[in-house]
Amino acid sequence: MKGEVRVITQEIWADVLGYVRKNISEVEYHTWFAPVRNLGVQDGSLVLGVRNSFAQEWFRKHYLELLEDALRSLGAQDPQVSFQVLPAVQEAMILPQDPPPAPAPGHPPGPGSRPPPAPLPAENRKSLNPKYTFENFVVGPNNNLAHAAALAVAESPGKAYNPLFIYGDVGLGKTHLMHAVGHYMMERFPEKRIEYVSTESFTNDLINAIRDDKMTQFRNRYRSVDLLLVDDIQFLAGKERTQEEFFHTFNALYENHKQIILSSDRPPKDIQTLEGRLRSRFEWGLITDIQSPEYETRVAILKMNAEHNRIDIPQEVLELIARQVTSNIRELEGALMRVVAFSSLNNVPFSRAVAAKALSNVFAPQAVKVEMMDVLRQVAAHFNMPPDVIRGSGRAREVVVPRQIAMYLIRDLTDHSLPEIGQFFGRDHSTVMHAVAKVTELLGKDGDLLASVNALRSELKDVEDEENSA
Ligand SMILES: Nc1ncnc2c1ncn2[C@@H]1O[C@H](COP(=O)(O)OP(=O)(O)OP(=O)(O)O)[C@@H](O)[C@H]1O
Repeated sequence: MKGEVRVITQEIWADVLGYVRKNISEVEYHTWFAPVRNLGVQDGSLVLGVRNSFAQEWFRKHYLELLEDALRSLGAQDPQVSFQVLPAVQEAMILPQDPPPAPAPGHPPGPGSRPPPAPLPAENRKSLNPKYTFENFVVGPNNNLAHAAALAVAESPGKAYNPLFIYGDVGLGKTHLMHAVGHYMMERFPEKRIEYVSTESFTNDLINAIRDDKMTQFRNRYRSVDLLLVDDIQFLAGKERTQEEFFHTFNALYENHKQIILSSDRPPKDIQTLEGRLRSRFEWGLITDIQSPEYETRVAILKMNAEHNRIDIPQEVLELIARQVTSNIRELEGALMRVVAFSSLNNVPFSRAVAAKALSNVFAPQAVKVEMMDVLRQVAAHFNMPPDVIRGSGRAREVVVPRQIAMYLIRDLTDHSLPEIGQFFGRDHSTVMHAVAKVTELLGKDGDLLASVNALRSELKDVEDEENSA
């Protein structure tokens, strides 16, 4: 019996195509590979959809080895590729220039066909990524302020904070949050016009409008929206004409109480060569940042991603990935997909060793440090009580001492700040500060406590060593 089909994501498929493209001519590539569809992995074999049996034969004869090499480069040890002739409808869908086929009368639309038309302005639908909603956004200490601000804006557009300025490093969720506001508004007020644009597209639109003498249309387009989302606003730097036009767009929207959300990789004050009048406008509303997610948030993001893609993957594997990829969420998601592709292509179940192997040639193995959760678990095991009790509200001495030790060790062994540790325990930073001071003081007087802390340190060192040798 055939096993389940596992999805191969676009990123992985793009890697395969990238490999192929480097090894054949452009003409060959466009003739043969552009129309191929990736149908996923079944029983360890990558299944590719081709147009007809002639193509199927051609691929078997001419490109099988190349495809196997491409899979080897992704970590497949014994790569296998099979081909399936696509039914005519699916075949039509692989031609990017053609519109998707309409479902036959009486038949439900197949996968990949367009959703039924919704009563929305067309531009709303085309400009928002359906995945970037509030429901799909994991909130952690790194992004909770930006999330709260975005939600407030979504609930009272044009009133709460205008503009909302979100900044942070690459791949940390700025675009996701902006789109989430768009989706939220679209659901509640379907008649509202929403425009999402990168600063680059805004600039190009402007250049085209000037060239084609279509400034009136340009202005109508950007000044008639209810919500304007502009990504990567730092790219306005040095573009005087675009700044000028954006200044007027901003004013028109602002005066009409229309909501503006801007994202950037840095705060307004650090955007060089930005006109003072624009900078000060960017500072009129609320400026909020997104930081790199800490370990627990990274695990939660991976878990949500796995659930979304219906991938049943053990928690310990997710934990390993979260330890390897620490700063960029886009890379974190990519790492998960790499592990999924690796285990599918090699037809092996998920395990920590498989994950470590899948990631080994992409991410330099990180020297793993213990995380808050590791310390909590170890302290809980040491004192023989459930972790939740230690994190709970109990004030009995038997609970308070382990809690204080856990806070002390986390402060000592991880890079977390007092507020972050406080949040982990559902308390504020002064409680953590007090705990650290208390344990430090007792270590000099209380032999039992010193022995416990030393034992825990050595156990946690073992945890780290074990992780590093995975
Ligand atoms: N808190 C989160 N919960 C779930 N997924 C997230 C979260 N933050 C980011 N992501 C995901 O990470 C990926 C990158 O996010 P996004 O594109 O929004 O980053 P960005 O900050 O706009 O990056 P860039 O500066 O490169 O434009 C997306 O797939 C997004 O869904």
